[in-house]
Amino acid sequence: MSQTKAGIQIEDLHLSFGETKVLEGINMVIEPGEFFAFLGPSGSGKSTLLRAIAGFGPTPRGRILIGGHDIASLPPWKRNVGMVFQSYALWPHMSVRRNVAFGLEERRIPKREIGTKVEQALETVGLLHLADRMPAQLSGGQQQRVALARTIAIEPQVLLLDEPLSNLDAALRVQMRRELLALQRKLGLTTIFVTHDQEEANTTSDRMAVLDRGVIQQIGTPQQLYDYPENAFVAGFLGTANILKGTMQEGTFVTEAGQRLPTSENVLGANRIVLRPQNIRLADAGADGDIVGQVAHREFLGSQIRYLVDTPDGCIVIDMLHSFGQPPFEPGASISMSIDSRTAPLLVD
Ligand SMILES: Nc1ncnc2c1ncn2[C@@H]1O[C@H](COP(=O)(O)OP(=O)(O)OP(=O)(O)O)[C@@H](O)[C@H]1O
Repeated sequence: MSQTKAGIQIEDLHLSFGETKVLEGINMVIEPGEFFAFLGPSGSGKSTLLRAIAGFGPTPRGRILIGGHDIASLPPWKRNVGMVFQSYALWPHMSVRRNVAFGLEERRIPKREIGTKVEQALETVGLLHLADRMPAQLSGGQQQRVALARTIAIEPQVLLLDEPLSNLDAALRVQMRRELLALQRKLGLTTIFVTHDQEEANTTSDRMAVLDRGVIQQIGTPQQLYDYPENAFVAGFLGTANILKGTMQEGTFVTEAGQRLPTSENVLGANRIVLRPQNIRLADAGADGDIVGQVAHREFLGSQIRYLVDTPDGCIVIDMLHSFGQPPFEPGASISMSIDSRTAPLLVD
């Protein structure tokens, strides 16, 4: 396959359905060959943004450039993008081979080239041996691979994936996301993956954009977003976060209940601190700690134990690695908690 890598630039994009604003002031640069995820809750505008890149839906305001060319005025079939949908959208009455050939025929590719391109695409997704089956004779994962083969056969510059794994069961989803990433790496195709599943975004993407209510909240690598969230939404959406309110006083974060927490940064105007459950250490009451509390609830999760602890600043979730044979803290126990200041980012609302 001979796709050329192309980056994507989106500049000040706004989109409305009638009076309803769905996307506001979207700016981003996706590098050539990057695996990029749009992550956000249901209704945040991920699919609308992906569809706007593909050329579907209402015409947005702003610019969309692929490989440096403004494609905003081009119809979908001239944009050189390939899109895979959640539903796969295979033709049920056509064989796998015919399904993959269909898009090439529509693009008026010479007949003698179609056979080779179809076989190459099916070979790439490991399905050449099933070329003559009908879609109904395939598993969900295999149908998804046919949908992928059909898309890469047209040799797009950009691959757009709209929740492509959500119809698969949990185990297959994990396997398919690895396959998808391996395929993307092999082809080097600039790829955007829409998902509301943070684990899926974390495990596949080089970088991601977190959206909420049509606005980009933050862009970065999965680790950057987890370790250095810029606001409470990103902190809470990526994993579990205890977010305590308070103020900075002489280089220390003082919570609303007056507990003093160490910080490694002195952010002007910071009024929240993010404590990840695994970054809080628990000890018996009386030990030197930053917060005091009482165990309200305990859940044994196997590799770790999750505690819900009542503190003067409300309930805090803490995860401790389970060490073999070690008795856990009992509900009702008074405990002290200490925080490694390097792991507690500050937020400004
Ligand atoms: N055709 C439409 N007409 C009117 N409003 C729409 C239309 N399509 C989407 N919307 C609205 O636009 C907003 C964004 O929808 P979108 O499908 O992009 O969200 P999403 O983040 O992809 O959500 P999901 O994960 O549920 O697919 C929602 O509030 C939705 O109701």
